[in-house]
Formats: sequence, C-alpha cells, structure tokens
Amino acid sequence: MSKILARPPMNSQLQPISGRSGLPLVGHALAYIRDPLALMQENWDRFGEVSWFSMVGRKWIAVLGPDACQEVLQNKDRAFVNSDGWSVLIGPFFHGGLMLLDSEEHLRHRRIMQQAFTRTRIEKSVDALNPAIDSALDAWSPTDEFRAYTALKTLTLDLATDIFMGGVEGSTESEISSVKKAFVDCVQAATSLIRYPVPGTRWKRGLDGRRVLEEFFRRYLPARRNLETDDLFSVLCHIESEAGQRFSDDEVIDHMIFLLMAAHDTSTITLSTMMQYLGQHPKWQDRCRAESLALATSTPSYADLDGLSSLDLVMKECLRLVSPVPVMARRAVRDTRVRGHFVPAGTYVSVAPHFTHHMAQYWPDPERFDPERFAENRREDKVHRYAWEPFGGGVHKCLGMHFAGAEIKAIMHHLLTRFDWNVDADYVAPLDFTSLPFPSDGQPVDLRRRYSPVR
Ligand code: HEM
Repeated sequence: MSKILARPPMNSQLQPISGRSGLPLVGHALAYIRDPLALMQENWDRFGEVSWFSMVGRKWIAVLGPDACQEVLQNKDRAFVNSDGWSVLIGPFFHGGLMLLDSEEHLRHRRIMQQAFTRTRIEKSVDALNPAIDSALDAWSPTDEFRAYTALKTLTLDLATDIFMGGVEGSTESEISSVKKAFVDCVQAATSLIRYPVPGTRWKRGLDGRRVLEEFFRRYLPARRNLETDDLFSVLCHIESEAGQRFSDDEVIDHMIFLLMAAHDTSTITLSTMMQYLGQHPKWQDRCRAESLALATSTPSYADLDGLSSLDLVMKECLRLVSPVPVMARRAVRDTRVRGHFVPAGTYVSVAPHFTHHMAQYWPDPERFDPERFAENRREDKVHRYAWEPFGGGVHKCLGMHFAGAEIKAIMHHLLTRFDWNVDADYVAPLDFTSLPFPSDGQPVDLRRRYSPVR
C-alpha cells in the first residue's frame, strides 16, 4: 500500500512524495542488497522520479532519473548536505573525509586537496604504479577458475599501501597487514545491521579498526611532515591551496583513511567488471590488447594510457553497467523540493546514478555491453548532462576520477599484455550490494598466461 511521506504546505502547489515501507524492521534493505535495480524500477513504475522507501527503520527518498539526480546534486538552494546523509552509513569510520564535509569547510578542504590530484601528480603516480603492478602480477598463478575479483582486491589494496603511503618506511610487514585488516574492518562495519559496539560484531571491529588506522598514521606523520616525497600521505602533509591553507595533522589522518576507502573498492569493482566483459567479448579483448601491445612498454606514461582509446570505451561502458557507487546519500536540512515534490527538512535522500545508467529512455538496449555507445560518432552519454554520472556531479564530484582512470588503465594494460582470459558468455555476476557492489563468487575467469611481459 502506498503512503505519502509528508503533506506539502498549503498553497505550495508541490506534490507529496508517495512510497512504501516494505517488510517490518528491515524495510527494503534485503531487496536492495539483492537487486537494487529491480527495487528502483518498481518505485519508478509506481511513483515516478521521486518516491520513498524504507531501510532498517529509516525512510529514504529515491531520486531517480537524470533530471531529478541533477537537481539534487547541483543543490542550487543548498538544502541538501552530505554530512548528515553519508554519516548514517559510514560516519563512525570515515568521518572527516572530504565527501562528508559541507559548505565552506568542504570548499576549504577541496581547494587544498585538489593540489594532490594535478596532472603532474598523477603522472608521478603512474610511474610508481607500473613497477608495483608488474611485481604484484608476478604472483598471479593462472587457473581455469581464477577468482579475478578476489585477486584484484588484494592487488588494489597493496597498491594503495604502496602508492598512498609510500610503503611507510620503517613500518614492519605485520604493521602493514594489521593496517590493511583495520581498513577492511572499517569498510565492512559500514554495512553492519547491528550498529552498537557489541563485542564480536562487525560494528565493534570497525571502531577498533578506525583506532588502529588513526594510531598508525599519527605515528608516521612527523616523518612525512619532515620529508616531502611523492606518496599521497606525504603530499597531503605538504600541499597548500592557492590561498596558502594547509591540512592540520588530524585532517591529514582523516583524509588518508577516507581516501583509502574512496579509491579501493570503486577501482576494484570497475576492474573486475572490465575483466568479466572482456572475457565474454574476445573481440574487444583483442582490440584492447592490440592497442596495449602497440605501446610496446611495461612502463606506459599517463599520456600513453590516455591514448588507449578502446580501453577507455570499455571502462566507460563498465562504469555504466555496474556503477561502483550505485547511490549517493544526502539529507535535507530545510524544507525543499525535488522535481515539484515536497521534501521536508530531515529527509534522507538517495541519488541513484545506477538506475539512470540502465534507463532504456537514455541507453538503447541498456543491458547490452556496447562500448561503442561512447564513441565520438554516437556519444549516447551526451543525450543528457546526467545520463552518465558514475563519478557524481556538483561540488562533490569525484576528485580522484582521473587518478582512478589512470590506475584502472595501468592495471588493465599490464593484464592484457601478460594474460588472456575467457568468461562464459552466459555468466551473470552474482552482485551483492550490501555496500559497494561486488561479485559474491569472487568472479571466476579462465585465465591463461599468454605473452611474456613486455619489458
Ligand atoms: C572508479 C573509481 C571511482 C568511482 C566510480 C568514484 C565515484 C565517486 C562518487 C560517485 C563520488 C561522489 C559522492 C557524492 O557526491 O556523495 C566520489 C567522491 C570522491 N571520490 Fe571517488 N570514485 C572513484 C575513485 C576514486 C579515487 C581513486 C579517489 C582518490 C584517490 C577518489 C576520491 C574521491 C573523493 C576525495 C571524493 C569526495 C569529493 C568531494 O566530496 O568533494 N575516488 N567518488
């Protein structure tokens, strides 16, 4: 049965938001985890662009379609905040991260952090990534049931500790592995159903993990302040905005913990989606491999990676098919409107690019893997400014998107030149959306060592 969220003020001409509460206690949480697209499609069919649904005792509005997403993300009247929205999901573990800040504070931090993602810095990161990827892939042992997602997750976490922390000279191997575990605990805690620090729960492990990460970064921070190197940890200690503002020690720590999270699962799922579809479409795999081999190097520069045009089309298509951040959280801090609907102060808002990416109105045959839709002669993504929005939009648009593209292409370049792989044409990844999407079977691929690596 549908109910309205709140009655609009008299004479406002605004529509109420209709929706449904789902199962007792859990609401639509299980339906979302299993198949968010089906849940959103049902809301779209029944209620249109703006509707409400319930998640573990809390009502959220679903903002669907590019027009509605654009309105919230552009946030012209500043009625929506990130902090109160994201905090209920990940706040205790990732507070202080750029995505959880608002208004002037957000602007100040973003202006400083932008200096960490300039073209020159990304070029240096690519130079550091190449040998790290190369040596990590030496450890891959191909099999016909190789768990690609699982291996990619380890790879990207290793790269993050290398590239983001510079290995942190002086730290021991056991310290680094406890940091990795603490980080994973924080990520997993964000989706815990029990949200109290009861011993033995994911929530408690997450809180403990946060403490481990804080202590670790605080211990090594003075050395990073003293010596400027190219890793992100050191960079955050030294950058300043054009107005000369810098991060305090606490701010560096908060940002490091958040950036590890922002960079890790998002890149991993993109890579694993690319491996899946390239495994199912050998012509595309050959085409991408031919471009990579033509570079004839195992140390491609950022510009080289930029020139891998087929890989770029594949990456964009995979970001469309499986959006690493399927929904973005916001909260209304005062009464406002979305597409003519009344949104009362306090409403939790989920903006859903993943749904837009599968709308047949904008993407012909949306479930088909068709990278050419992004080619210059088609540019289906241009049909609406917010038709393709895997990196969000507005003032919180992903700051790491160019870094992410470079890292993903660098890893794919190394994979394509070393291996070929095959995935059954009928395989459908069993995606779990408990947090960011991941294939619950670890994504098996038939992986073969094909070429001796280009040196
Ligand atoms: C395929 C990979 C990635 C995807 C799809 C992705 C997606 C997103 C999205 C959708 C947002 C906006 C969230 C919102 O508006 O609430 C975001 C924000 C952010 N991302 Fe990414 N991201 C990726 C990789 C990265 C990487 C590699 C980094 C850093 C190294 C990064 C750093 C950030 C930061 C700092 C923000 C917050 C920006 C702000 O609030 O001003 N992301 N990302």
